[in-house]
Amino acid sequence: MNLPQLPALAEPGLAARVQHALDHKTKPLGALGRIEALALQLALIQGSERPALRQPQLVVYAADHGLSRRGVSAYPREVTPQMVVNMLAGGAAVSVLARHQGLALSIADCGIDAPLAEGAVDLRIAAGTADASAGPAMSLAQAERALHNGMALVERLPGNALLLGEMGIGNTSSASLLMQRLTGLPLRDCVGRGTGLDDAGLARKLAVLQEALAANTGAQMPQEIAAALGGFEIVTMAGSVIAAAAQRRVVVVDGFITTAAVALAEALRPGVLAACVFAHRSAEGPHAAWLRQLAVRPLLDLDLRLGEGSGAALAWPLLTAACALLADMASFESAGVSHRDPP
Ligand SMILES: Cc1cc2ncn([C@H]3O[C@H](COP(=O)(O)O)[C@@H](O)[C@H]3O)c2cc1C
Ligand SMILES: O=C(O)c1cccnc1
Repeated sequence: MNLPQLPALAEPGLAARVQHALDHKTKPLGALGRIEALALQLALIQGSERPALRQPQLVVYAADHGLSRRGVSAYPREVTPQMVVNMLAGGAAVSVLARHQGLALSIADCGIDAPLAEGAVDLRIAAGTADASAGPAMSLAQAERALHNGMALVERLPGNALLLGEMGIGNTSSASLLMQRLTGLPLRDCVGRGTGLDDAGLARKLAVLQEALAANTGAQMPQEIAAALGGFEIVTMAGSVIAAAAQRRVVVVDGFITTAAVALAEALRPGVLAACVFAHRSAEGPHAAWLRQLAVRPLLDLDLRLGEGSGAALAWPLLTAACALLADMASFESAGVSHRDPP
């Protein structure tokens, strides 16, 4: 499968020039804290001393999961198409937040077990994946198509920022399986309560996911792991992350499930992580450990456990603020404010 090359790293002087500009803004050295690091990251992603965000696109990647027939979620499978209709009608959390933040919202049907909803983008692979506890969730050819669909979708979208969202009952299970295989951590440390399983539900989920790992030991290469354990929405999203990073777009990562797509993309095309801003630490138990393993620090920690791209939308104003501060704040020189040069 042909994956695009990532852009060359920004020329070495750029980071130094941006840091110099930040250090000479009218504030105590470093006083804007992690917003300064964010401004620097955005500059490096865009290869520009004046990063600017245009026409941000929030995409909700939606699909159904064979595993959702095995009692791994607190909610029934039909909720996936029902929530997609709700998102398109403007009533879901992500619909409200996208409107509130001025984000263009698209819903991509990557393989929901219901007819295509009016207004959704048709990236359907099949009506839900197969049951991963009995073998691969999808064929290698399906995984390739999903990656291709995700890349092609980004090509068609305007702007230079992609905010990741998802909808798919059962997709915390797929994300947990991917986490186990991509990090090597024990499965129990990769599994959480998702939509709100009680203790008995969590034990059942863990047992089903153990079966899924045992049924897919043959999968070794990243693309095989994607096919064996992925959901259509997660693999499609991974394709979009790779294309976005290749085009120097900023990728805003939401919670646990979008982290799975980004980790998969990083396994397929090492280096994409540099283009990713992690919006928040989800309350889904294993998310914190996965973020640590990826050596990334999320912007927010609000006990969100919704998905949909809700955390990405909530973090968005921090990115635009970082660009505005870098572009518009006066320097000590221009404002005539006394200072000592940083050591
Ligand atoms: C009404 C409703 C709206 C949602 N919006 C996002 N999710 C989130 O919950 C699901 C993952 O959790 P699990 O693996 O436990 O099924 C995904 O659809 C995710 O986007 C929702 C879930 C529900 C029930
Ligand atoms: O963090 C997430 O993405 C998440 C957590 C629980 C349920 N749905 C999504």
